[in-house]
Amino acid sequence: MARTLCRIFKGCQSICSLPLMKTRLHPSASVLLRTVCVRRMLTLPLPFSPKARDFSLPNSSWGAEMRQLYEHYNSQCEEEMKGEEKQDWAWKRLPSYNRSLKYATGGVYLSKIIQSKARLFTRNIKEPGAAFEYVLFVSKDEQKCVCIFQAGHLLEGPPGHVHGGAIATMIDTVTGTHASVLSAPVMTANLNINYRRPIPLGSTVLIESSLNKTEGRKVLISCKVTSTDGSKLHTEATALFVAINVSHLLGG
Ligand SMILES: CCCCCCCC/C=C\CCCCCCCC(=O)SCCNC(=O)CCNC(=O)[C@H](O)C(C)(C)COP(=O)(O)OP(=O)(O)OC[C@H]1O[C@@H](n2cnc3c(N)ncnc32)[C@H](O)[C@@H]1OP(=O)(O)O
Repeated sequence: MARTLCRIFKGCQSICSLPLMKTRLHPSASVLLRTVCVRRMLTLPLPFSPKARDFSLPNSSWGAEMRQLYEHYNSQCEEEMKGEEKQDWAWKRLPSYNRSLKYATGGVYLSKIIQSKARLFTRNIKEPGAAFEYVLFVSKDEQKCVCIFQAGHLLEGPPGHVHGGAIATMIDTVTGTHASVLSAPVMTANLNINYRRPIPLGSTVLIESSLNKTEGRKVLISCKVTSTDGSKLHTEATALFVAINVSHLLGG
């Protein structure tokens, strides 16, 4: 019991630093959060044992194109020996969980408060391949992010094609994750989308996100969705993200 209580307090302390997420808290929010945490933790089932499943790893629903592209980018994620010289990685794969906060350091505690039953909806459909299958890679200098996306049958809009809202969801997810990597936790302030050509259901496409500029708390990003060989432009978008304190999500 003493060990469990010790873990609770350690967890609450780590929320207020959240080093991996570059999360910023107002001092007043941190005091409030510690108080709320301790009260709420004592009523939660213990012990906490987050078993993180990384949804961006290959599964049986991935088609040949998705797998090939995954291998292509994944092979550039590790150090390679080219001749005598050791090459640095060019891309880094971003793991993807079904909750945004839970698997960040200390985030399990905050997650219990903010979203006790909520799940990230792109990772909330049980049948593999039925909806959003995707994996993100970020470039070494973090200026670019690429996502390989395979759209499942539950995402139908126009017959045989992907729903515009599902495309917007993926653009928001890719650009939002990219902005979070570049900055801190962010929220979408503005998203402009031009739909150029429909995306066939079941197909694999590339979603590429590039940093336009950062301006204080604002991160401006542009994005395009293309066929995997780059020959067909499906969608173009620009997005504005604003860095937030986690207290913003607590109604602070
Ligand atoms: C804790 C999060 C953890 C995340 C972990 C990430 C890891 C990755 C994990 C999983 C991947 C999933 C990734 C999904 C990503 C999806 C993200 C979403 O879909 S978010 C939902 C939809 N968005 C909303 O509901 C926002 C609602 N709006 C607001 O809450 C506020 O308006 C907010 C935060 C956007 C700004 O409010 P203010 O009070 O903080 O700041 P103000 O002063 O209003 O704006 C700051 C600057 O931005 C400009 N601005 C704000 N909104 C603008 C707009 N619509 N157009 C143009 N400029 C705007 C302002 O003019 C100001 O600019 P000047 O500093 O004066 O130059």
